[in-house]
Amino acid sequence: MEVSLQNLAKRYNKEWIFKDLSYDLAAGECYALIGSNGSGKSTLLQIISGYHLPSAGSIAYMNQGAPIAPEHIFQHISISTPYMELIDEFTLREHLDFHFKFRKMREGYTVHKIIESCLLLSARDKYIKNFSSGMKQRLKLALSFYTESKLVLLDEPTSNLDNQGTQWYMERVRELRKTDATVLIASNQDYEYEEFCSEHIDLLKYKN
Ligand SMILES: Nc1ncnc2c1ncn2[C@@H]1O[C@H](COP(=O)(O)OP(=O)(O)OP(=O)(O)O)[C@@H](O)[C@H]1O
Repeated sequence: MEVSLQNLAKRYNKEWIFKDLSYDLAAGECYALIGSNGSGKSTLLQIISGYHLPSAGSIAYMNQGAPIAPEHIFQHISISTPYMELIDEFTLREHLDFHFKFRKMREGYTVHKIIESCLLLSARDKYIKNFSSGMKQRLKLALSFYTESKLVLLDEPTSNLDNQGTQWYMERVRELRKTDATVLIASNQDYEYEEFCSEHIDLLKYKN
């Protein structure tokens, strides 16, 4: 998916978080969204995902140059962010079953394979409310990695992950880079993106 950010701006109360942000994301490319704490990385990802509205500007989503209708955009986007709530009342297996009633799974996977891949097999019947923060993070990432999406938005992807979880993340992004998905990684940690992203979008450039 190509995404064109056109003069985007976001203001909370009287504070402009970023202004006049224009940028074209190409299909199949991987971008790092960088900037210090509070620079607006999470806010921008949530605007691109359609969860928040910008205060000014617009976003065009295209597939090989043809505009994607607004009502279809959500079927093409996955986001993993600390702001996202999981459903506490579900077990892991129920959560995945529920999610994949609405979204298509990447080819070649099953719920069992996904649980195995993110090393949560022993927690498959555990309630999400009893998950540790790292286990929740693995699930959020798994939902993004294994859902058929043309645009994958990853916010602070390795927060709360242990070394094994971080290696799993790196391997999944390597796999994702072989697909035609456009990937945007919002991060303060170089290792989360430097292997994958040749282009960096620095939000501090759009502060004033
Ligand atoms: N709902 C809100 N109401 C008011 N201000 C908000 C709201 N959400 C975010 N902000 C402000 O917007 C700014 C950007 O926040 P955001 O979480 O997008 O930054 P970030 O770059 O992701 O930060 P970090 O690196 O710490 O995760 C911050 O100053 C934050 O206080």
